[in-house]
Amino acid sequence: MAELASILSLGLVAALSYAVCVLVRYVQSQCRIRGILIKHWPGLPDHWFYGNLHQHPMNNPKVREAGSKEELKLWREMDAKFPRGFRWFHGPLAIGVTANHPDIMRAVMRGRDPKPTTALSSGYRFLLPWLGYGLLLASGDTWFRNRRLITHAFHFDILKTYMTIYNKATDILLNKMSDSKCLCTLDILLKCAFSYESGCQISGDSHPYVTAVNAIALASRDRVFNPLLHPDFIFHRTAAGKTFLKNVDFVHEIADKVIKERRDKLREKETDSEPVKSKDQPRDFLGILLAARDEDGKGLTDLEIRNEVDTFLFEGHDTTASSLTWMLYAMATNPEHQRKVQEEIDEVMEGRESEEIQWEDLGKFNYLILCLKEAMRLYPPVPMIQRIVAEKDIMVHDRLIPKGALINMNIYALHHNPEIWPNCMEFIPDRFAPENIKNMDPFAYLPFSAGPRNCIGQNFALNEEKVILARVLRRFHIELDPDHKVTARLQLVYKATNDIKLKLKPRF
Ligand code: HEM
Repeated sequence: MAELASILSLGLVAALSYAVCVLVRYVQSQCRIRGILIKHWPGLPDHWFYGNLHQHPMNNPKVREAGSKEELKLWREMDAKFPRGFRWFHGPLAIGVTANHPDIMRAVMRGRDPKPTTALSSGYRFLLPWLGYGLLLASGDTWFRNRRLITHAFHFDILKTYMTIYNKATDILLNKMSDSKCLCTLDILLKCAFSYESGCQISGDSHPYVTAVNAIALASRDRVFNPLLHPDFIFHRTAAGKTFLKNVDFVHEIADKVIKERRDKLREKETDSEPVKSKDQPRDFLGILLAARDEDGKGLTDLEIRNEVDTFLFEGHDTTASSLTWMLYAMATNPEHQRKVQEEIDEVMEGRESEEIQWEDLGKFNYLILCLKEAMRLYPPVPMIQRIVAEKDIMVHDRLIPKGALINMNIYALHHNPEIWPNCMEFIPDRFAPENIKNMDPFAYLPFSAGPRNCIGQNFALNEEKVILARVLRRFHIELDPDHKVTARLQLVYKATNDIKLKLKPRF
């Protein structure tokens, strides 16, 4: 017995010594990276513990709660001071560079550097309990295999079949226009990706899935600003951490329910006397996930499927809702462009009895697309992403980013960099006219990111948005409610903190 106790205590001491060694080496490497970045990159003076977090307006919980344009102002000021990138530290152990210039974006996005899911202070790590290693957070061989298996779900032949769903969900939206913008995209995603009838647009804004996802996103973001909460063993013991985990469990339950219902349906079909023919298999995202097999005939495990379902539920609806919301805001604040978009829609729809948008119409909304692109430049739905330099040091503009550094790819700052975008605060859709994009750097405009880790759902999102926008703007003229102040918050997704209130005037 005494022997066992001494073996156990020896084991414990060895494990503790190992943990201390790992920590010391990690701290040493972060100090080295910090030294290199301070030498090579300009930036604001940093604090040894907070880094630059204390200079961030959202570090104030009250501002964070209320939403503010101060954060947007901060990034634009940094753009003006440091248009070719700057160092920015999220606390003591998240040492990195903020990319706001196409050359830095290109250097990083062309490579295969992973998302920083193991870095102590990275926002991506805070999302792991929710999204697991689904496509968004996976790296290396797992990502490569799953991306290949899933890409099939976004083939044109499959996207084409979703037109009826987009139109039907827009019918409900048009009838309830006052309160369900955001839920329309969730409704569409649940139907297209999982053939799941949630009725969420009918049940209204209080849909618990949306509430839980918002709470998870906010909790992950708040955590970024408090380095004391970065370690899981502390965060998960706080009240905020417990609520976070409860919400994650709830969201997982929804995903499990969606998967279980589909598996049950498939099983029912298999027990029918007729064998299941491939044409009977649902061609939606979930059907494709369940049927996917790699060269060795191996499918995805239950956990992998759940992670992908969670990733798509999140990536697929909130981003599109943000883009639609800000596009409507841009239309309301730029009535001359709204009128041009409406003239184009009227021309496409002339003489039609049905309000439905057809697949063949999607290529005809040229001005609408210019405006949508410009809206996603001014209000990028995903304002910030990150990578960790893992493969080799990166040199840009003769400045070094060493292995182990974080790169904050600040899409908001890139899209407002005055060196790249003259009059960056003005809504000028013609920037994207064919004669102008000829000369545009492909890494200057990145609402959907670029390179191998670009957005897999971008065509799905753009088709959906064209249908919704064309139908809404055909039916209504849109103005802002002058009594409502719009404030914004850059969280995982660019949000209007307290909604955008629009006045809708029927056009016919
Ligand atoms: C306007 C709408 C959308 C925008 C602006 C957007 C933007 C982005 C961005 C910037 C990324 C890169 C994220 C990173 O590097 O961390 C991304 C990745 C991703 N998006 Fe989207 N997205 C949109 C809609 C969608 C939709 C509708 C889906 C699915 C139906 C989707 C699924 C994904 C997935 C799975 C990834 C990870 C891809 C990978 O790493 O291989 N997105 N998206």
